[in-house]
Amino acid sequence: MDQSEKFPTPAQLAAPAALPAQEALGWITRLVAALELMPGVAVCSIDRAGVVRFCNQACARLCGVTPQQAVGRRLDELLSRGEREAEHAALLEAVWQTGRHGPAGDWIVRAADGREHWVCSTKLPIFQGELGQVFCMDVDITARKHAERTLTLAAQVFENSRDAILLTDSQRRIISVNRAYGGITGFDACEVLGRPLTVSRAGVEDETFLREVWNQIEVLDHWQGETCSRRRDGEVFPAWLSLTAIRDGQGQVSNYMAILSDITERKRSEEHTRHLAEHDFLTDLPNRVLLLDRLSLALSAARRKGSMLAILFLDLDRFKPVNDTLGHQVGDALLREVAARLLKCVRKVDTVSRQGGDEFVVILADIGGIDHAAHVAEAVRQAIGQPYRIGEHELHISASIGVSIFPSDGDDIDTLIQNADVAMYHAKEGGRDGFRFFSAAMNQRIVERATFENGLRRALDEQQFELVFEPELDVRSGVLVGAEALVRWRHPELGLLAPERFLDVAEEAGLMVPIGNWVMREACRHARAWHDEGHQVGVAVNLSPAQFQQRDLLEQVQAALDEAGLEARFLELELTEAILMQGGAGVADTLRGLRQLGVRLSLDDFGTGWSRLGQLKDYPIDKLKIAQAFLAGGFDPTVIRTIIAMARSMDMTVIAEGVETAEQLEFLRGQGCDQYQGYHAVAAARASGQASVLH
Ligand SMILES: Nc1nc2c(ncn2[C@@H]2O[C@H](COP(=O)(O)OP(=O)(O)OP(=O)(O)O)[C@@H](O)[C@H]2O)c(=O)[nH]1
Repeated sequence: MDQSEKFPTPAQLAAPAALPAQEALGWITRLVAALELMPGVAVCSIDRAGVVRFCNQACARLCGVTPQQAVGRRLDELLSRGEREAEHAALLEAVWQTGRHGPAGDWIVRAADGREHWVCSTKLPIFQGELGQVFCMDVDITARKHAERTLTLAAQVFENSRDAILLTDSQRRIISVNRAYGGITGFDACEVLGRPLTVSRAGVEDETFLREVWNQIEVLDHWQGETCSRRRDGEVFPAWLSLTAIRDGQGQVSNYMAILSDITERKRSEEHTRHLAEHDFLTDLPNRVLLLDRLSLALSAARRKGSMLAILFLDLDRFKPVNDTLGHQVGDALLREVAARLLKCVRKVDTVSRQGGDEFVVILADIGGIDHAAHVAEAVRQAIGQPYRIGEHELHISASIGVSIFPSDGDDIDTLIQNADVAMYHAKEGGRDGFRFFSAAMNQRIVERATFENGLRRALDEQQFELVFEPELDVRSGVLVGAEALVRWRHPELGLLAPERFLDVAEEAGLMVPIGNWVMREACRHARAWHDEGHQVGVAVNLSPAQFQQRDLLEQVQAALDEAGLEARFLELELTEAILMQGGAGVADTLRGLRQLGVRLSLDDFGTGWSRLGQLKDYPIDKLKIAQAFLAGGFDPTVIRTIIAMARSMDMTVIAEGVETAEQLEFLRGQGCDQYQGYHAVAAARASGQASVLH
């Protein structure tokens, strides 16, 4: 390019001596023509009086007029600068005074039509020999200013947000966190920058959940939901997380933004509100709303499992007089104490609720049978019946309880509650302080059962139990070597009852231990009496699993021996396979303890259920009793032969139970069986006169 064609610098254009006037004018003309083409730059020139001499399209647009309308008017009329008008005038004056171009600066200008723009302005003095005009050049920077403002605002929002905000790169690595993040989690930014963004539920990362979250973000660019987050000190807190994918101009994810709100307080307050809505204010028990909800769940579960459930409808008896005589406050305290006692009578899976007033409803979920419901109803009745100390008052109150059973008394919530209510009224009519089942037949059974159980409880005190002794004879010599003690209950109305009639009830009523201990003491006493009469005969008693588990079993056995003055080797404890099958060190220790006392141990009913024969040798068992089923129940020579051989190999005594015939005895003798028991033994003992020993 020719040197003369080179565009002059602004300094050359502005300095009077730099270019001859004619040349300067030429360049200015070309410059103006060029500026006309630049839509973004508003250019006008003004003379010393501030009147516009030249105005390009962009400048006219900025002023809201046409170039023709602009020329001849004062610039400060066309574009006002508000409060900075004087500042602008001073700047312009300085240009005129010094002949130097003014500094670039940002201004807000308002056009005649009221529109406002941000402009970046410079002033260029133009010399045509002498200083003739000032070119004003304004670049519209409104959009940039807005962008800057938006950015500043965004940064302020980011920094001042009360929610934690995290930004990640496209690989989900954290690149920025705001101040609230530190406040909420306790982590410093430097501890998390560069780390991957994690999303977890219930404090643990769940792969399936994570996949679902990121899949949704991939499709919708957004996911939000409840999660759990962990603070620096390890505390897990509930959080609301909002995740957004940020895409670049090409539509590729460039960043992710996570907004994390700590919702601990909200949750707490929601929980509190829900608790208030679902609980009784006085007792804090579930109210009717929650009861119906729980009942509906319990019913669904019972239908699914085919199990039973019971509803106990309880109303206090003559509660009104408590209020009337001692005041509502005492009444309230009594209701609270009743609630506490009710809770103690049920399991965790059950629900105790207060319906209002002095009415309570209990759901017994998944009961094994109506006996269970009857037991709880009785336990509740007794618990409520205990005296209350409220302030200086000692109070007594009772309750009437109605029981309905799913499925027999109804298939839906309303029917079951209504029927329990009806049963409760029957209990009131029946004299209060009691419980009634809705169904008459059930009620009859329960009454009978309860009477039987109460009788059994009294039987011990009233000495209604008796022992009978079944002789154990030596197979070879026919000599009486021992006797098994068997318990009978002489029921005042039903006569002499065999154990099968009452042991199940005793077990449910928790009476096995006292009855078993009575049998042991009584058997020892009898054996001692035989010895005193010159008959060295041992006695065997059955040990129930409940007895075996009692903590002071060894003391009980020793006490029975001491009381009777019986040598330990004459007492034999018959264990069931069920006891040994509980296994574990506890069983072996107890057996060893018993052995150390000197008593003998036998395994009853052998051959019917032992599944771990191998373990038998680990236990100090002296004697195997071949189950009656293999003799009286259907003679099975193979099994008998095997058991005898096994007992021999383990150096144990073997006795056959239920021997009924001379042929069976002959067979046992042939197999080397040591002892026998059963009708045939009883007959032989009688015939030989030995039976009289066992009185
Ligand atoms: N203290 C107290 N009393 C209440 C509350 N809600 C209801 N009551 C009273 O509880 C009593 C309920 O009495 P009832 O069950 O109708 O009668 P009752 O005296 O218990 O007689 P029976 O049920 O027939 O044995 C009424 O006196 C009610 O005013 C409460 O929140 N606090």
